[in-house]
Formats: sequence, C-alpha cells, structure tokens
Amino acid sequence: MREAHSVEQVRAAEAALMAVLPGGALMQRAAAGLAATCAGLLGRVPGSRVVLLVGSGDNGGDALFAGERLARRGSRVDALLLAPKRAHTAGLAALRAAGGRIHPADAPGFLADAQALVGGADLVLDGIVGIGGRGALRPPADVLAAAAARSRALVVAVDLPSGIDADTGAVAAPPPGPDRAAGPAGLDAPGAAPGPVAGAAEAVEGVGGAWHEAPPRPAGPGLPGAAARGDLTAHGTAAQAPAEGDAHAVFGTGMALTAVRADVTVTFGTYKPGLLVDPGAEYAGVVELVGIGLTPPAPVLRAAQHADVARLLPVPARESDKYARGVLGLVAGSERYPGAAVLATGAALRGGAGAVRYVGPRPVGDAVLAAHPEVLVGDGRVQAYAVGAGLDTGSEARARLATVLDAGVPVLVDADGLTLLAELGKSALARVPGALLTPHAGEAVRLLAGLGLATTRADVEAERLATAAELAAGYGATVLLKGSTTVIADPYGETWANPTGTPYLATAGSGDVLTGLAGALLATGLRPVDAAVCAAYLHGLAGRLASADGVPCAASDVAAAAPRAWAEVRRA
Ligand SMILES: NC(=O)C1=CN([C@@H]2O[C@H](COP(=O)(O)OP(=O)(O)OC[C@H]3O[C@@H](n4cnc5c(N)ncnc54)[C@H](OP(=O)(O)O)[C@@H]3O)[C@@H](O)[C@H]2O)[C@@H](O)CC1
Ligand SMILES: [K+]
Repeated sequence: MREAHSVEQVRAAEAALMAVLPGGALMQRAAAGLAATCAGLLGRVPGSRVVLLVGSGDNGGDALFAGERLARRGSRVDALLLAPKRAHTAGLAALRAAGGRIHPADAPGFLADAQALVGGADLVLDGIVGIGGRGALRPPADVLAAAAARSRALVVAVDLPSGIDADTGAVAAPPPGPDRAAGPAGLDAPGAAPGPVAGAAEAVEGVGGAWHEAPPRPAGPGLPGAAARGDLTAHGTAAQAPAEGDAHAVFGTGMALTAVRADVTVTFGTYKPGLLVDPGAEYAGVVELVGIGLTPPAPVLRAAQHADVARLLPVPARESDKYARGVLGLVAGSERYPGAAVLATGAALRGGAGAVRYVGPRPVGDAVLAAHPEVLVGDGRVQAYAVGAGLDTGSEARARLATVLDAGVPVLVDADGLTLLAELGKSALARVPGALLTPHAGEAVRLLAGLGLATTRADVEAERLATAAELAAGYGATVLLKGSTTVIADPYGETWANPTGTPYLATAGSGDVLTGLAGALLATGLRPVDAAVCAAYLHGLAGRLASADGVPCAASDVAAAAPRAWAEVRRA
C-alpha cells in the first residue's frame, strides 16, 4: 500500500527527526537516494551530462548534493541557479568542490546557455521547489521546465515535480499575459526530438510493482525519447529586461510550463497526496520512494496495490451456497436505456457474488436474460442493491429507488439514482446500512447542490479529494468519485486514490461496468469503502488489459477482462 501524508504532517515528522539527528543528515539521506536513482537511470555515470535546476529552498539543496555525488562519479554536472542569492550554500560549495559548474540566472546570456545545456543533457534534475512550492512556476523556471520537456533528457523530479500542489495534485493554470496565448516563439532547445512519450511513465506504477522492478527505459547516456511530451501548456513569456539581482525577473520569449513534467519522481520519506492524484500524478511519472527515517502519523491518503486488493477480495468457503456468497439486486435499465442493465449485470456476474438478481421492467429483464442466462429476474432476497444505471428519473424510477433505500441492506447508488438522490437530500439514506455513491464530476455537482453547495464541474475536477470527502461527510456515505484519478472517501475520514486505469475507460457504459463490480463486492459483505477500492482497482486494471497495445475497447470488453484482472491481482 502507498501511504501519502500532507505537507503539514511531513514538516512535523521532519522536525521531530531533525531534533535528534546531526544537522544536514536528512538532506544527505535524501541526496544519497536521489543520486543512486539517477545513477541507475543513467547506467553509465562517467561522461554523462547532468543538469540541475536549482531553486531557492532545500529542494535545490537536495539537487546540489545529489549533483555532487554524481560529479564525483564522473558526470559532467551543470547547476542552473534560478535564485542565485538564495541557493543552498553548503550544497553549492559541495558541488563546486566536486568539479560541478555553476550558472547563476543573473549572468548575461543565462537563458540561452541554460536552454542549450538542458537540450544536450542526459538527465535533468528538477530541484526548483518541493513541498515549499506555491502556485505556478515562475520565470525563468517555467521556460526551463518546457525546455526539459522538449529535450531528450530523462527528467527526474526531486521530491515532487515543481509546480504541482503537494497536497492536492493541482497544477496552476498559466498566468494571463499579453503574449501568453501566442504559443511557441522559436526557443527550441538543441537536440529536441519530438516523438511519443517513452516508457518511463507507463511502467508498473500503481499496478503492483515499484518502478525499478521494471526499468522505465534502457539505462545509459543519450536515453531515448524522454521528451516531446507533446501536450505542453504552451504559452509565451514576455521579453523583459532582467532586474538586477532578481533571477525570477529574468524572462525569455518562448514556451513555458506551469509545472515540470517528470519521467521519474524520487520522493522522500513518504508519498505526497499530489503524487497520487491527477493531474499531479500524471506530471510525476514513475514515483520512487526513498526512506529517510520519517515516522509520520496515519496517512491522509492511501493507494492500494495488488496485494492489498488480493487480501480484500472474497474467497468462497467450501460450504458456501449462492446466498452465502451474496446476492446483488440490480435495479437498473429502463425501456429507454436497456443496455446499462445488460452491461452492469455482465460485470456484476464477474464481481464475486453468488448470484445477480435483476429487478426492473420486463422487456429489460428479457434483454438481460438473453445476454446472461445465469441471472435471476424479479424481486427476491438480496444482500445488497445497486441502483441507478440507466434507470431514468421518472415516477417509476423514484418508486424503485425508494423501495431499495428502505430495504435494510447496503446500497450502491449510481447515475440516474444520484440525480434522484440529490433531489431527495441526505435524509433519503437514513435507513441504509452502508451506502456507496459513485458519481462522476457532473453528478458530484448535483449531489453537492443537494447539500446546498454550489460548484462547477471544473472545480470538482480540480479538487477531487476535497469533493469526495465533502460528499462523504455530507451524505454520511462512502463516495467513489470517478475521473482520470478515481478517488474514494468514506464518512469516517478514510481516503483512497485509485492507481489503475487508462484513458480508454472513458467510453460509454464504463460506469455501468464499475457499478456491477462494486455492487457485487458489496453483496459479498465487503465494507463499502473496501468494495469501492477493489472495484475501482479491478475496473482500472481490466480497462488496461482490454485496451492493451493501444487497442480501443468497449465497456463490455472491460467486463469480459475482469476475470483476468482478478487473476493478475491474485497472483500477487
Ligand atoms: N526539511 C527537511 O528535513 C528535508 C527537506 N528536504 C527537501 O526540502 C524540501 C522542502 O524545502 P523548503 O522548505 O526549503 O522548500 P522548497 O520546496 O525548496 O521551496 C521553497 C522555496 O521555493 C520558492 N518558491 C515557492 N513557490 C515557488 C514557485 N512556484 N516557483 C519558484 N519558486 C518558488 C520560495 O520562494 P519565496 O516564495 O519565498 O520567494 C522558497 O524560497 C523538500 O521538498 C525536500 O526536497 C529533504 O532534503 C529531506 C529533508
Ligand atoms: K522538485
């Protein structure tokens, strides 16, 4: 399991440890781990070209000390000091003594030289800001982050990619400016090579392995294809004369990024929530944790791995019958949307329950039976309900929802069921012993409106963790908020980020498949939060399996791939 701690928790744990360690010991631990990772990525260290982007805080200090270690092993190390007067003094002295070259941002011609160095590097180390960062990258860091993204260099972020919010994963939008919409203005770095993202960020992050078990790319100088991450947040920066002694006022003209896009992030002591939640998770690439001896308290966010899910998944006992394994009542589909019921049922049958009982209009039941003859049709005993997929919002749907919410069993509410729930308000869940709500961002907006809170879809997407937690507390239910990172919050404060998934899951019916899997797991007796964690994980993994080699998949392919996802998880 990956556990993430807030900046406040990290600071407190660091302070406790620093009080009993010699000065600088923690930074040396961090730098040693960082340098070892970089050396592994480079393969051959002597002769390699390493460029350090060095900010004004301890994050820059980590980069300088790691640079010192690489320089002692034969790397050519160039440090670009973005705030020369505030660069870490001891780190700077150490790098100098090891033969590293220092380039202060207030020197004449800095920006052009810096871009040339970044463009010719094998590895760029992002030590601009760490947990002390606030908001978008400032000039000239923003321009150099873009140069790093365009270069062939492997980009390694120190602690976290500079510019992402450590607690939320948010990435600030580019600041407005006269030239900022103008796009690229001819600042292509030497050696820039457009092309697809190389394998680093697509290694096994989040699906059961540490990145170094499946090296992201061949080691050695001249590492191929690190850059050309083509979706730069492109904006021009205004040409402006540098103010004396103020490196942040040294502007160039060209593309800039509000945050660094890393291939690998080496984080210290513990994961930060922003490394597990998009967009920060996407910017971080493959994340490696380096222990520095911190003992933080309970995490604010967790991300399951194969073994965690394997431990939770139900295993039938020898004497189990279908009722002992759990029966899911699926209240879904309508004459207008019969497909949702068929899809959800197909997934539910692969979700570990003993049986799936379809409850709904006769013609839809016939369609479900035709596709899945093992389904029970009609009212009867169930251990949990899943209600809402393709249900419609008319009077018949309202009556069905009311019956389900009164049945005294755990209930998953999705899609149209959420629209109706938002109208009814949180009191509608009062008699449900364990509710699981599975909104996407638009449905989350409706649910928040049901609590009297006005917001927008964009706000929900920017604040996924906070939204899920707010809904969970407001409705007294577990909430699985679907999105590029699916997050889960329960009403007691437990929060999870799902590490599996693929953009190919953004396909019609995908949510119905998730409903089926999560509903079935709920029926087997899992706590709503555990059912949500397992279902999101399996759904994301099944999506990856169904779209392997970049082949687009349909929702029914995802349901069909669920058994392979189980098998992969169980093998762990
Ligand atoms: N403490 C420990 O024991 C250990 C800590 N460790 C390391 O220390 C890191 C935390 O160091 P930190 O606290 O010095 O803050 P850090 O992240 O370097 O940045 C602060 C500086 O950045 C500046 N700045 C802010 N936003 C900016 C922006 N958008 N764009 C540009 N600049 C921006 C800000 O400037 P100001 O706003 O004040 O002008 C301020 O000067 C941590 O992540 C880990 O790497 C490890 O060595 C392990 C042991
Ligand atoms: K950083």
